[in-house]
Amino acid sequence: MTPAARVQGAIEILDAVIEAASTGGAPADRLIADYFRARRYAGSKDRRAVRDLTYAAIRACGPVPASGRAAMLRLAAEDPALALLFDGSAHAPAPIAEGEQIALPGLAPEWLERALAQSGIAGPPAEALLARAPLDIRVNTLKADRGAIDLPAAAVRTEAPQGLRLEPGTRVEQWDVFRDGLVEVQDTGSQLACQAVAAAPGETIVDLCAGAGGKTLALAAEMGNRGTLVACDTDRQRLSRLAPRAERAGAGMIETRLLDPGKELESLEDLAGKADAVLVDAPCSGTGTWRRNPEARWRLTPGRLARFVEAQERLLGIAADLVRPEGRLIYVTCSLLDAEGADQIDRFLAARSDWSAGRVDLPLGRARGKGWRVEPFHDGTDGFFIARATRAC
Ligand SMILES: C[S@@+](CC[C@H](N)C(=O)[O-])C[C@H]1O[C@@H](n2cnc3c(N)ncnc32)[C@H](O)[C@@H]1O
Repeated sequence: MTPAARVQGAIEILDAVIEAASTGGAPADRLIADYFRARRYAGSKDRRAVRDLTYAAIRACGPVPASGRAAMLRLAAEDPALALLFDGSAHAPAPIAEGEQIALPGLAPEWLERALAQSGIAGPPAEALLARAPLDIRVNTLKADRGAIDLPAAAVRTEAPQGLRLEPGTRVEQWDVFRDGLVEVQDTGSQLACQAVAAAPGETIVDLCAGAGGKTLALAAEMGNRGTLVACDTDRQRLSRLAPRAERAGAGMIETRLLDPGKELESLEDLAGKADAVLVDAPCSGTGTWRRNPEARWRLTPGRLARFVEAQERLLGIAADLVRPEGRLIYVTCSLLDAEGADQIDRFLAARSDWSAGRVDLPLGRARGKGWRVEPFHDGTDGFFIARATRAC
């Protein structure tokens, strides 16, 4: 592909990204993969260049752009060499017309930027939401230890007990230590959220929104594979990805349960009032993970945010029914919006006099309301809100 054809390719992918944002379609990563599946002639350098251009344009535009071309013109407005590639030659974008629409710069759509500012994320902490994410792994203590593991690449320790940070783009999945389950890819913020559960061997723990089990695996390691660990989700496909990961990790203790949306407690009756701890890693807007999915800013609308808030409140209620007297509930979202964090836990506690806020004290982050928050700017992690509530006896 010529440099200009790469720009045109990125414009076409951006059109698909913008369309997917409004229809709930596939994430940018998948759309890029689809684009190249239909263009086998493209080499690895082409793929990397088109991918980098696509993500640079997504990061450069705040509000949803009118088109892929308007998004790319945003980048070209600050990069004369890129603007020159709009030359109308074969496979290149058409020349830039006088007064052509250019997408607006910024952090996010205006309402969202405002909501973040009201949640204490503005200026450099807001800009850091769109930086490039590091690559963190967690050493699986069921099979190895951070102090002794031999890795094929340089790594530095993070603040999580078993966390290591690698160069972004390191192909961890191709390492033997990955295939053999000695390490898992997991952001340090996510590892710290698991630490907040304080899971111990022999306990009964429910991971209510386990997804593909990123946090479940960390809990199994904390529990030394002893006790009861029930991983639930309503998404069959996501949950089905947990079994092979657990097998690789040597986490034989995990039981999975597929829940029926709206009737979750029906499949959890035997655990009602019995769990030592319930982790609610709730579905959310993902504002804390924009470094990895910057197009997620364009998917969110006030209506979608309201639906997340409603779902989180319901899930908190379900989790509360499962916790035994003196047990604990750990509420986590990868969002930095108070609506999905501090406000949510305030409402939970206000409605339940038999629950109190527990202390979260992690090696990174700071208090936010009755919970705790880690974020890219201060902590170099994805953004997470983490709260702990304890049930009276
Ligand atoms: C933030 S993700 C979980 C990520 C996962 N814990 C991890 O560490 O990789 C939220 C999950 O909640 C699930 N979910 C949504 N509604 C749910 C419900 N009513 N009951 C249980 N899980 C639900 C989603 O399918 C999604 O997998």
